[in-house]
Amino acid sequence: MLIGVPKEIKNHEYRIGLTPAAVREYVAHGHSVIVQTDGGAAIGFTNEDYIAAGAEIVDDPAEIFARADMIVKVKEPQPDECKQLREGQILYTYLHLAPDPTQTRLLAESGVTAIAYETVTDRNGGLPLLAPMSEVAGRMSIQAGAHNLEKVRGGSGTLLGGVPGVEPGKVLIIGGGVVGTQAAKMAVGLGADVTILDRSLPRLRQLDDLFGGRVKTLYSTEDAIDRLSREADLVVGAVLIPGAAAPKLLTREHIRNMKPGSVLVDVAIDQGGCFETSKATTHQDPTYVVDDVIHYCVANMPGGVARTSTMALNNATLPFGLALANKGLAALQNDPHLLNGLNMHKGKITYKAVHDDLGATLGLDYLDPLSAIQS
Ligand SMILES: NC(=O)C1=CN([C@@H]2O[C@H](COP(=O)(O)OP(=O)(O)OC[C@H]3O[C@@H](n4cnc5c(N)ncnc54)[C@H](O)[C@@H]3O)[C@@H](O)[C@H]2O)C=CC1
Ligand SMILES: CC(=O)C(=O)O
Ligand SMILES: [Mg+2]
Repeated sequence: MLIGVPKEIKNHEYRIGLTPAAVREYVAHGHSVIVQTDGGAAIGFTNEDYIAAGAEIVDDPAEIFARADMIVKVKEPQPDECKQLREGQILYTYLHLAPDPTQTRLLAESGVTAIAYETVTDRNGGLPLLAPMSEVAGRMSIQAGAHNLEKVRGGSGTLLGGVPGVEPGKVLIIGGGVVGTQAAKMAVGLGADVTILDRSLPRLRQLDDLFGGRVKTLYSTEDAIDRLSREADLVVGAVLIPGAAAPKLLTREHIRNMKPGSVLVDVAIDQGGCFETSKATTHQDPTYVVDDVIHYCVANMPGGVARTSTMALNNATLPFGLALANKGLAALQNDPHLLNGLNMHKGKITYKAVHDDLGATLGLDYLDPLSAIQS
């Protein structure tokens, strides 16, 4: 198969779909890889590194979209990219379709077979291709929060760890999955006072064991959110209902009642965000203020540490990517977990939660993924 790797074009997005090491693996399996000129240059992967790994370097992204059987990316395709995709071609990347009707419509029009990293599953009920970026974003969320709590950034001037004789800052983490756990690790490491909310009791039990009493766990209710958000210095939004638009758990009213200069970091913004006042921001202009509360809603947080993130992402995407390259659509038929990643095929939505959120609005049909690839 011919694998195409265009340079990412989203704001300050320096990750790339394949590392040179991953290219070497595809080539060793008998595939060809074309990589856009300087696609990884910003994070130290030079054109020469890609050539040494067996790739061909191509200047024009249009040529990559035109020639490749499978496009491997990081972020969702931007409108110009969507228009270059076609039926019979596989797109393997993050999509986050539910909050993004424009992309969903454009992908449907293209007819492409689109596999979303974020909905591929594993046998433990996890999301193995989302997990590495959730680990990164969870850890970054506390850095971002601590930074924005500084006076010069407009924050309240609170040091999350406090100092001897002064109480630490309060961190509220809504959603105790991968993002929430990594955020808690960093916040605990800084010495903050940390509470995690989740709807899953088994998950709260695991967190209680993991942190050995160093974090408070609470069942996620409207009452808990109302009460704890009033006292919080930093709230991290880390909920996920796979494939679906995030529920708005922190309302405008809650935010109005928060302390001036406190900070919200909505990691769930890539699924539309879990705070009512959230709107996606970029690394270039990451924050805005509503009711004296700083909002950080960067939808591609791991892009900020693109070198670490690219390597972590490739560790997870490589085995599934190789299966797709080796077997084409049969790879989906053979692996129900990879099949769960199929979100669009030949103009039909093949992921239920995306169809529930957008099918009616866009007038697009649902077809179950197995029937879709056999059609
Ligand atoms: N902005 C960015 O750059 C990035 C965003 N993300 C996003 O972060 C979000 C979280 O991802 P993960 O931690 O990997 O998901 P996860 O599935 O590991 O964890 C989500 C947790 O939310 C909990 N939850 C669901 N409804 C809840 C409610 N009403 N109250 C409290 N908890 C609730 C679930 O029980 C689960 O434990 C996703 O939307 C993901 O796409 C991930 C990486 C980067
Ligand atoms: C998961 C995601 O949206 C990201 O890594 O940018
Ligand atoms: Mg206020």
